[in-house]
Amino acid sequence: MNKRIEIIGAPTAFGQRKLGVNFGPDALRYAGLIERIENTGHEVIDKGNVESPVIDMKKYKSEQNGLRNLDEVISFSNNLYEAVNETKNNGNFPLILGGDHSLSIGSIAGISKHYENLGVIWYDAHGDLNTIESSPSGNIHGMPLRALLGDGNENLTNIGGYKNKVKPENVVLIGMRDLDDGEKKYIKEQGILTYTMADIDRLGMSKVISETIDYLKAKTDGIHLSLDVDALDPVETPGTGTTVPGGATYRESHLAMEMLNESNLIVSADLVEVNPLIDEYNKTAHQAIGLMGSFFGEKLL
Ligand SMILES: NC(=[NH2+])NCCC[C@H](N)C(=O)O
Ligand SMILES: [Mn+2]
Ligand SMILES: [Mn+2]
Repeated sequence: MNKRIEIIGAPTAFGQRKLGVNFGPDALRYAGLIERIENTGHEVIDKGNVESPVIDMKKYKSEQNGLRNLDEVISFSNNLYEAVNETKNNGNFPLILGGDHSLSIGSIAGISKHYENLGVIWYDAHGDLNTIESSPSGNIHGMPLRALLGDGNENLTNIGGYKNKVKPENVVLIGMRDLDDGEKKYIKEQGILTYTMADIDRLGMSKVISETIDYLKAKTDGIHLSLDVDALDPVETPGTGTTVPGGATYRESHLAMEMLNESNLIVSADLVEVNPLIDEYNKTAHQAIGLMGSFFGEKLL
């Protein structure tokens, strides 16, 4: 089943403090992402990078109401929302390249309005479920999923002109191993289906993904994958701003991508937190591209 995939570069670094993640989209293109996807038989349209406010590193140190670079994140989210919404209007598959994870506020705003019940798979070391109150850092890349679920600064929760883009029962967290106290509490309160690294160790990735698919298939009308490269172990993807030891292997992640491809339920994806400035010769982009090959249906034989 060949698709038309629109690549949307989201060169934002405003959700955290390290310069370089804004070069993620170009690092991924330079490493051969587009050719790799085209070789799977899909048509690829590269829409280029979304416009971003200027990055002023002096301002990066400051917070606005406890939220770092709030105005820039709002402005960028609006631009990305518009681009992603247009891709969905055209009936194409959006693949958004980050950029830090705050970009999902804009991308999922542009996707979810096209679905009654969008499912979201958050493949990440982190839950990204903080609010200003529970955040240890003020970094908005630790808050996007919570904003999409309806909590946080109103300008962020209302991107795209509507709130509550995602329902807690339609979210699955995979790869978790670094959660702040407020995030743990929220996950338990809401009963969000969560697979920690300990769960992946015990069940195996195959079971984790087949359970995830069964769980979401029943009640969603499309599934979005939000893939943070820090879900993988830092040995595999060192070029990312908030590494946590003990992550998923490259093989486990390949298997996850293959199974998601075979499900035929995925309608959009974010690939985020690739930072070539702190990488080892663009290794992280290359690893991510390998995963995208499987995600778009690459077969050895
Ligand atoms: N998308 C990410 N890499 N998020 C990391 C978040 C880390 C931490 N929980 C925070 O709120 O600051
Ligand atoms: Mn993360
Ligand atoms: Mn993340």
